[in-house]
Amino acid sequence: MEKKRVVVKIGSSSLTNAKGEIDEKKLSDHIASIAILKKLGHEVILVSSGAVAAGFAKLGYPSRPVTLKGKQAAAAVGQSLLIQNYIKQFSQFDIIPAQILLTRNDFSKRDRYRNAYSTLMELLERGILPIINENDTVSVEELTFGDNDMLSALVSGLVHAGQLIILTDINGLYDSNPKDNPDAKRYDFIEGITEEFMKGAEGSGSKVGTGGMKSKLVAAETAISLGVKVFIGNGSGKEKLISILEGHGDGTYIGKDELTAINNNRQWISLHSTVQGSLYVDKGAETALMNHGSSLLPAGIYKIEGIFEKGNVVEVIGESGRIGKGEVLYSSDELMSIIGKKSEECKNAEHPSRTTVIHRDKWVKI
Ligand SMILES: Nc1ncnc2c1ncn2[C@@H]1O[C@H](COP(=O)(O)OP(=O)(O)O)[C@@H](O)[C@H]1O
Ligand SMILES: N[C@@H](CCC(=O)OP(=O)(O)O)C(=O)O
Repeated sequence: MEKKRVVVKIGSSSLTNAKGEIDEKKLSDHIASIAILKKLGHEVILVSSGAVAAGFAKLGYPSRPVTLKGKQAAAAVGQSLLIQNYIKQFSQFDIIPAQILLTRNDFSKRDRYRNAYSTLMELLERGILPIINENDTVSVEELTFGDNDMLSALVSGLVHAGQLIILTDINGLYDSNPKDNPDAKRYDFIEGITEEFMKGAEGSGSKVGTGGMKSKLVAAETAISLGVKVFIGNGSGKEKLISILEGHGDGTYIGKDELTAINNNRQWISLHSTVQGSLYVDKGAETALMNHGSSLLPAGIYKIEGIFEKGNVVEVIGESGRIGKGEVLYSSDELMSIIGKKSEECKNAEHPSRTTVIHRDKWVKI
């Protein structure tokens, strides 16, 4: 079997019990199955939830806290307990875990995004098992990833994983919540996420998790858009993850085999960058960008808005509204003097050959 890079996301409900304790049996089952994948030569990154769920009881809360400070305090205790357990149990398989705690800011700042990528690559190259969670204790609510399902999708795109496996307390996506409807039917394979699937996943999740099935579908949609296939389900025993990679896992497979991976520049521009200005383009430029995969030249721009620097991300507005985003190769001041001009007229001492405003490799359609 071809060696794969796999991101495994484990939800709170698959690591802890409702009393707010780590479930050692559930944990050791996951650990044994990850150890098998690594032994077979696959690269694994683990995205582990469970910090709040494993910590709240130790702080005297009767159930998962709802206040921000309560969740942050519980996560501070629970995260250390989780890692302590991971280190202890993985050592039986000679696997060394590395803890990585991320916030939204770490993705939106370009240098941090690149650093996260390089660190993950270095860890994988050295056979270490990265264990990622959101940095709950410092995350401000509006700046979180939403939940760890989304974090795992973004990580799987960042590292160009071959497969994202979302392990949860249910064996896949059903047409309605099986906890409410005993006749609900499971989907074994779906090509992508539609309104119908979203509707069926509306019901809330477990007492210890956050987003329920809906947040997994939103995350799956993001992973697919980044070229990563997804599996949502469960299973037990040390063979469960390898069975999933072999195509007979207990759950739902999402995405066709021939997905296109998106380069990191495009991922960053599309999902994490902040727009600093707007470029208004004529019909010819719009067609060139949208239909011919061309770069944007000054001649097609008739108006600019905002103050931006070379290297910033701007949105592009066509006849029908916003059509995409890209990284500009000119500051707004420089651009002002060349918009609407033919490329020959734009070349000057400072830019003897460069006339491209947004290069096609740093452009994403919306
Ligand atoms: N259509 C559906 N198919 C499967 N599960 C669903 C559906 N709608 C809602 N759910 C619920 O989603 C839950 C899983 O979400 P959640 O508890 O957040 O998991 P985790 O803690 O693993 O992230 C399931 O236990 C189930 O009750
Ligand atoms: N960072 C939080 C994750 C919460 C979360 O997304 O939980 P889940 O829905 O179980 O994946 C924690 O570790 O408790």
